[in-house]
Amino acid sequence: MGTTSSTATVRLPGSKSVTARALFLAALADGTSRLITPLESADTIAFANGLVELGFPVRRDGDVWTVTGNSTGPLAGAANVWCHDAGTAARFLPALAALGTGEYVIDASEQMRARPMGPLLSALRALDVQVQAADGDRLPWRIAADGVAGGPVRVDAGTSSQYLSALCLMAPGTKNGLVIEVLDEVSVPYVELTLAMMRDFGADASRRGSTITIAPGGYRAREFVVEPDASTASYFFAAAAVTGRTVTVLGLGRDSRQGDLRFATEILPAMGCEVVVADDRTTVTGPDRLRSPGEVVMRDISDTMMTLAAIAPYADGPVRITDVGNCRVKESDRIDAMAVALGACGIETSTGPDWLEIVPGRPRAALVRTRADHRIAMSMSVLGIRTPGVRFDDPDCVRKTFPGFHQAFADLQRTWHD
Ligand SMILES: O=C(O)C1=C[C@@H](OP(=O)(O)O)[C@@H](O)[C@H](O)C1
Ligand SMILES: C=C(OP(=O)(O)O)C(=O)O
Repeated sequence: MGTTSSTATVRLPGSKSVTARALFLAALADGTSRLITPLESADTIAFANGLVELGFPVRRDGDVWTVTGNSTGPLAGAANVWCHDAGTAARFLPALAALGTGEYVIDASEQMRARPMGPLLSALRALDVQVQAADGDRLPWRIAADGVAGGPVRVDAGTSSQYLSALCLMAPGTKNGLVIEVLDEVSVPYVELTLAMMRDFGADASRRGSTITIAPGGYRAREFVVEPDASTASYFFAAAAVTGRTVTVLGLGRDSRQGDLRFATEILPAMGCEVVVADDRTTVTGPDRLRSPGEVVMRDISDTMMTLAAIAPYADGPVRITDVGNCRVKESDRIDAMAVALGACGIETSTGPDWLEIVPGRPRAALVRTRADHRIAMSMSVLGIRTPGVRFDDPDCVRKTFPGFHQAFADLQRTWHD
């Protein structure tokens, strides 16, 4: 971390979403791929271990992970894949397993078992994949796989884009490719990220309106550099926003493919922050007093909903966050979890099925219940910068995407106080 008294430069870990996709793409590419600066966290380790279980050699050696792939799918004839809390692993790995020949069990933690899987289950079954689900659509799943012929398929990605990304990622491993009709969609930038990375690994994938067409032919192995995580970066940008100080995040610049960078480039300027996006970095400087951005539609970037909610108490008017209904079916019911967390700090909120409104106030110290949701802990840590005494019942839940978060956040504040 570089220093003067009111500016800090931070280097953050790799993107969870890019790491998960790179692991999948490398697994379905003949040859050996090298992933540079991947994220090492509970989610991505679960993903990598899932690949190993499916028969793909993965070597994790510090900042370089090596994956030896196979363009026709899993090499193991049987596997027990444990996805832990990771939505990416739980939604993407069944699609990879379906391409193999054998019996694969996909299971996960109680938290992940509680999250919906229905639209992916329907799409896989429509592609003649034999899947037995334990409880309606929920994990664990038992897949009796025998390859996938492919063809047309429809998917409703209105509660999670991960179902759609999973189908896209598997498509080059099918015999005839896929023509996917998208019925509804949230988190659109994540699907754009999926298609862009598929092309990086040699796939022929195109989109026209609600139709995505992907040719068969597998992927090509390559070296791939993982950019820093833009959702993680939102906490560091938000720290600048609430303190009037400056934070530069390295490695996230003009060419970033992560939609969550829009938290810095679109939302924070509307709150009075000065934001400069350069080729290889983004810098945010907070104002003397944060402005309310009014109503903010966060359908496409809902992982940063909690970051905005946590800084909203310091704004000069109410902040209404809308179109985030799918936040209720993530690691926790995030609309409710944030309302309760802010309420514990004395901040007034109101909520609806897909919205949250925060009334500005003077937060007080409190014990925050994280509900084992990393983003509740990380976002409320931002509120805690100006409200000493905010504590967590489960601070280690940050291990899902950033095990070193509390240390890095403390280092940031120490830099400012030096
Ligand atoms: O594809 C991905 O890597 C992700 C998609 C998003 O999920 P939804 O599409 O369920 O909103 C996001 O919240 C999640 O953290 C990562
Ligand atoms: C929703 C999230 O994760 P996932 O769906 O990948 O488990 C997240 O990281 O905020």
